[in-house]
Amino acid sequence: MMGSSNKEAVDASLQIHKQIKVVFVMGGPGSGKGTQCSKIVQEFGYTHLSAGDLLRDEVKSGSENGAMIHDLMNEGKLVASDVIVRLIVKAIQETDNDKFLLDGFPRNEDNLKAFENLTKIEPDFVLYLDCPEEEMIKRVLSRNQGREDDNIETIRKRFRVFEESTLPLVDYYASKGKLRRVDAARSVEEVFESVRAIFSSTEVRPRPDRHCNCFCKYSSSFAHYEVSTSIDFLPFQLTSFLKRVHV
Ligand SMILES: Nc1ncnc2c1ncn2[C@@H]1O[C@H](COP(=O)(O)OP(=O)(O)O)[C@@H](O)[C@H]1O
Ligand SMILES: Nc1ccn([C@H]2C[C@H](O)[C@@H](COP(=O)(O)OP(=O)(O)O)O2)c(=O)n1
Repeated sequence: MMGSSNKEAVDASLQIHKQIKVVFVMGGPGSGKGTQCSKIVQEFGYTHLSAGDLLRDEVKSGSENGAMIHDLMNEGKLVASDVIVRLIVKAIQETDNDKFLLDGFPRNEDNLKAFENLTKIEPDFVLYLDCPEEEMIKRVLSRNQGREDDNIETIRKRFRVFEESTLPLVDYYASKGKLRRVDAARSVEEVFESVRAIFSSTEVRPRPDRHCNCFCKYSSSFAHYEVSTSIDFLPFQLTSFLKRVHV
């Protein structure tokens, strides 16, 4: 009895009481998830939540789960879903923002189910950084962040987990039309050009530029916002309106 009321109290404390937008950022180890996320944060104002960093912080904090998380990560294995989901939800609750990049999450179907069950949140879309394994290995071995799991033996294990558990989720989102795949084998700037185009096409943000001036002149409802998307993606009526006013 005592146990069950405690559990309910914990679950209630993990509810998210705000409207938020979530983008999952997926890709193998070293595909450039963290690198691209920092650039997305700078340009589009998201909060970046790295699943790996949340777990590493939990280990450093000396919490009761710390030793278990440390051992699993060093073996290249995944931590139980409820552990990582609770850390993510707590970070969302503690952050005063309404848009989040979840980097390195979900890693498997169980991660996804645990997140959906608790939060009822669906990602707006999924960014997938697609990179050949040999390039990822090269990058991880030279990233020098002092990570104990960045050794060739553990890296190989992490790749197998990625192929077996994470790639099926990538396919799942592709089948739902939610996957935005980017060729991540190019330079950081080239990759970000593709990433920027994807985020720009989904953003409505205040920006006084030439589109906005035009909207201000012809329609008060567009006075403060630019729909940052290519004209080709706009609904037909708006497209013909824009063509008429020579945008
Ligand atoms: N497009 C790129 N080309 C070359 N090196 C890259 C590129 N993107 C990231 N890196 C480097 O590769 C390493 C792994 O990148 P990181 O962002 O940490 O990957 P992930 O978060 O996917 O594990 C880092 O040292 C980073 O500076
Ligand atoms: N959802 C997650 C995300 C990461 N982990 C663990 C297992 C991963 O090998 C490590 C490191 O993940 P991180 O995203 O920081 O690093 P890589 O993308 O593998 O370079 O964390 C997990 O168990 N569950």
